Amino acid sequence: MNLKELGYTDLIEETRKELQLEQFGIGRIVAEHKERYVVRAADGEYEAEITGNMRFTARSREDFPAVGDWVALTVFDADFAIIHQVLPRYSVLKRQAVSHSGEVQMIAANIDYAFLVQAVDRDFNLNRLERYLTISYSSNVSPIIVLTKTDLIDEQPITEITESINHRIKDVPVLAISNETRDGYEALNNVIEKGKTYCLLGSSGVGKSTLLNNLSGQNRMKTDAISKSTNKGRHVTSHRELTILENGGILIDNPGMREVGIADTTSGLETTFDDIMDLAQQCRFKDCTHTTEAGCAVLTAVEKGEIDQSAYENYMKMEREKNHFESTVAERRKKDKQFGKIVKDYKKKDMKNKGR
Ligand SMILES: Nc1nc2c(ncn2[C@@H]2O[C@H](COP(=O)(O)OP(=O)(O)OP(=O)(O)O)[C@@H](O)[C@H]2O)c(=O)[nH]1
Ligand SMILES: [Zn+2]
Repeated sequence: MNLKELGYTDLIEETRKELQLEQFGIGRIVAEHKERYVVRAADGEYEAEITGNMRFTARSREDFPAVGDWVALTVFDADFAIIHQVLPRYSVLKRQAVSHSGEVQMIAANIDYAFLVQAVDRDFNLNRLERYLTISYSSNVSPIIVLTKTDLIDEQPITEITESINHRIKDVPVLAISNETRDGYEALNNVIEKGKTYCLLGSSGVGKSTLLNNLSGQNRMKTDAISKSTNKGRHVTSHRELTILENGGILIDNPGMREVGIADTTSGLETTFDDIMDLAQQCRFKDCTHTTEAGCAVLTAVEKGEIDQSAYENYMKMEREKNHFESTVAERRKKDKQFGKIVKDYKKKDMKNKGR
């Protein structure tokens, strides 16, 4: 397999040289399961683990490899490799973990484009679309809107939906397709670039799996489980989460992708709601919350109808979620610090006691 087919670029090559990682092999993570990885390299696929040093120095989940990462590796057996380093990522899709407040869960790395998938029948919802947009922007992934199930409704309502999107969301391509009749597939295939990495974001049932299956043709690998024991008695069972499509595009799809929420989206919110952000500069008070203040330029624009009432409400809702997320993170850091201090004080006392 040619590395370029896996998404390798000149930029990654330069970075690899700069970091003096040329003496190592290079590969891309195609699956991950509990700190066991499957890496695809030019000469084959390897089951892999990270070095003890990497695990020891890791400060957070983000220091571990994720699907889509490029890694420097050493091959040991015919099918086993050790990962030494994760190459710098140009984009990261992450989400706030549900169980531990504030903790971030890595979903995938080095994605170029996200297909924001909504079905035109019942699923269609502009607010949710804006939410996915925000996630894309804050992850440094370019959005492409894909409307599915066009076979289920007439042309007129589809046009209306497209217009309503264009009214609220600027500069994002909108494609309408049917996975049933394959209407719109040609346009979609033209959008997909060889060697670029894509992901699918959208609610359950909108047709993501069907789309992936149709686009991957014979190349579909996700369904065949990778399960093999090596001579060292290791055993890994997982699903490949990175598929090379028939037209050369690369698609990452995994369970985490289907539960993407909001985390660290400050800059994303600014891009999605840049009209609102611009107006906010003109509010009378610097710390305006755009709720009840006199001289609030945002509220004035909403009243005048210059800003969509629902866009405003959606913005406020996401701001609240973001603030809540940030405060849980701050709270956790504070607790960690306090705990650190307790441990330190304890050690001091212990030393004193021993000194006696
Ligand atoms: N009529 C019609 N049905 C579709 C279309 N795309 C998908 N479906 C059907 O919708 C159902 C859900 O499709 P999936 O591809 O499983 O949806 P998904 O987004 O992968 O759902 P999750 O796996 O739950 O995230 C299936 O019964 C599909 O056959 C479409 O374009 N038109
Ligand atoms: Zn204001």
